[in-house]
Amino acid sequence: MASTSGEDLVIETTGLRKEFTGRQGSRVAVADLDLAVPRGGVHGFLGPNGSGKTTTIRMLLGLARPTAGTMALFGTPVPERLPEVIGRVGAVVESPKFSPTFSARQNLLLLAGSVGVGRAVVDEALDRVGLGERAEDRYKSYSLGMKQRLAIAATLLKTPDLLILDEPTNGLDPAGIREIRELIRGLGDAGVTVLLSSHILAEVQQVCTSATIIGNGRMLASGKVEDLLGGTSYRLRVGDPAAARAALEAAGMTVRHEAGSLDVVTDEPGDHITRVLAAAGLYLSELTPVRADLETIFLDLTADDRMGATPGTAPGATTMLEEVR
Ligand SMILES: Nc1ncnc2c1ncn2[C@@H]1O[C@H](COP(=O)(O)OP(=O)(O)OP(=O)(O)O)[C@@H](O)[C@H]1O
Repeated sequence: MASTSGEDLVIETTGLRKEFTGRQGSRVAVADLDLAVPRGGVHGFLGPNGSGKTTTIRMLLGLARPTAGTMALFGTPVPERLPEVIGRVGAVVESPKFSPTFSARQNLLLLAGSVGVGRAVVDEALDRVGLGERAEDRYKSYSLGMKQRLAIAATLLKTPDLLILDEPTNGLDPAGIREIRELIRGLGDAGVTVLLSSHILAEVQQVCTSATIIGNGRMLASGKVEDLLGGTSYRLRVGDPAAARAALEAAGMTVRHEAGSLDVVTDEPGDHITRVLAAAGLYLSELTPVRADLETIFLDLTADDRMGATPGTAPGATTMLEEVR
């Protein structure tokens, strides 16, 4: 049985590593990844294309074998004891194979037979993903978004405690993305822990309570979304940007010079900036609070990571990693 403390982390990996060996040598897809997904809520698993998200998920589900490291689901070591916990996990990793000429209900009834649940569970799953009204239409007549919702409905047949969704909004238009987002938010609110992998940040930010950002198979940052976003930043204009920067940095603020203005990150209220500058004899012409978003954080982290990485080889202990931890 899983220990109580183990249950606090629904997913935990330690030193997880995956190398693929091909004709051109070895490629590190996942490098020493310590992933910790707490119970409850929606956890974003974010990274650019090719950063190792799918490979990590495939290892968690026993579909790929790690080169090194350990993994646990609900505190139970996997893949060794995966059969004990897999019944609590729903996953959409690749496009599931549904019969194109069957309706959504017929497709789910087929699956329900293999999972050992009845018609009532199928109807409930269809309602939860908002397909109740279209349940008799043939699968091949569905939009991409409806197909994705049916894939999620299929995972709900076994009432999972953990739902792993790999890029569920890939290829969807904005309306489809919003539908899936609302669905995921509803599942999170209903107590299912969701691991949501994506490279689209703006929409993920709206549903995730916590997130892990990876680049080149390596963790760049992890934590609650509000902590990842950090303090408020301000954009300001001042006659002598170099002197202003020096004064603000001397007061402990992080300052970046951007096309004629300064970007300042601080936990203090905006009038603190005004006071520091006035004390140095500098006066602002403009001060605007800028709401940080996950996309900016993500782009900053992954851009620095790309610069520090050597393609196709195991990235060393990057300074970026040290910085964000
Ligand atoms: N079976 C495989 N054989 C060789 N290399 C692989 C294999 N699967 C993945 N890779 C490589 O591992 C790296 C990580 O790929 P992965 O699919 O895990 O990334 P991802 O973050 O899920 O990307 P995407 O957002 O594009 O799906 C890539 O460089 C990819 O080419």
